[in-house]
Amino acid sequence: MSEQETSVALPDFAVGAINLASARLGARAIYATDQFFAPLARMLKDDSPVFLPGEYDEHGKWMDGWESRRKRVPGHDWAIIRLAMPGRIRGFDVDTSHFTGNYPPQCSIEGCYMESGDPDENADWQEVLAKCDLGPNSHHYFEMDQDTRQRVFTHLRVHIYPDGGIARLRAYGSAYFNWDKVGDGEEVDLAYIFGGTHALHWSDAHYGHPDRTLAPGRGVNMGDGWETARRRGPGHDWMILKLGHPGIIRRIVVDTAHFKGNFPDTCMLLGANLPEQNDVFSAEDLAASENWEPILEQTKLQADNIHEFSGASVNNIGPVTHVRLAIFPDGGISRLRLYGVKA
Ligand SMILES: NC(=O)NC(NC(N)=O)C(=O)[O-]
Repeated sequence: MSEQETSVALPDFAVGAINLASARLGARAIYATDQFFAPLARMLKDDSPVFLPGEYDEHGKWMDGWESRRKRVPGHDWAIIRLAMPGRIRGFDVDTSHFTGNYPPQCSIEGCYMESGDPDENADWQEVLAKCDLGPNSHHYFEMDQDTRQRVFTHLRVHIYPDGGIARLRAYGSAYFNWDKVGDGEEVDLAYIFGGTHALHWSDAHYGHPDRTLAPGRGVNMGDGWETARRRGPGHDWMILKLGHPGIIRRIVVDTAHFKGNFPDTCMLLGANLPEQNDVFSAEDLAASENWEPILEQTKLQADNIHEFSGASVNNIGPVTHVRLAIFPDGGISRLRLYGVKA
């Protein structure tokens, strides 16, 4: 999620969700009937859309999103995107920020599931958002019903009627991963976002959302991580993750890549086995649980460095469903990997 999104009040359905249409996580533009003014890929960017008053290109006004030309024939425009990972969708943000005279008056969205590859003419598209009204320069939040929330999708087809531009499409939901494919005793990253792990609560995420620490690969810059504001009072910052599957953690990687003057002085990892808990319990309830046990004791960190912990430095507390990464007193973490076996 973008820096602005960590401070913008998101709807309830987006809290604790990930953006399955995130380019940073791997979502890709596949096809558009027309993208004359602005390419489809811009609609998937993670950062908040901008407006550059004096910026024009050979097609017209430079716009930060997907924008088709003015349609002079019957019909409407549509586009296909591949989600970053198979997932279940709780709701959308159809964001027309900065599209004031060229936004589409209406849109609708379909979804489909492909075991592999991208949709062809035989794809089984299912409507997930019926035709709805859009306005200028606004976030439009649409929550899915319970039935739609259960379905797993790999691709979306976005219809705009009849033409125009959308700055960003966010598809808030959770990753779907078939844990049956993971062998007993097979070492996996239990924190990986594609495996369904996501942040439930955090003390502060002023400069970067905690889920960024779970993304694939190494951080591309300091913005590609979890970073808190400077803590001016007592205490320390923390984030709580719900693992995609219960597991036993055996090896930990804490990566402070790009954090050179703002890495945490120390960190600590705790785990808890709370199978009865779900995503909606409060941070207070969770923090109050006596089930938290240290997996990694409070440990010194260094700037811009990959820290690996294994063997005796990693306490085997048995299966955990949730982990809590505490950083002292504040700062930024680029990636967190929790290697172990599924319980
Ligand atoms: N001023 C505009 O934005 N005009 C056109 N759009 C772009 N991007 O130039 C249009 O016709 O919608």
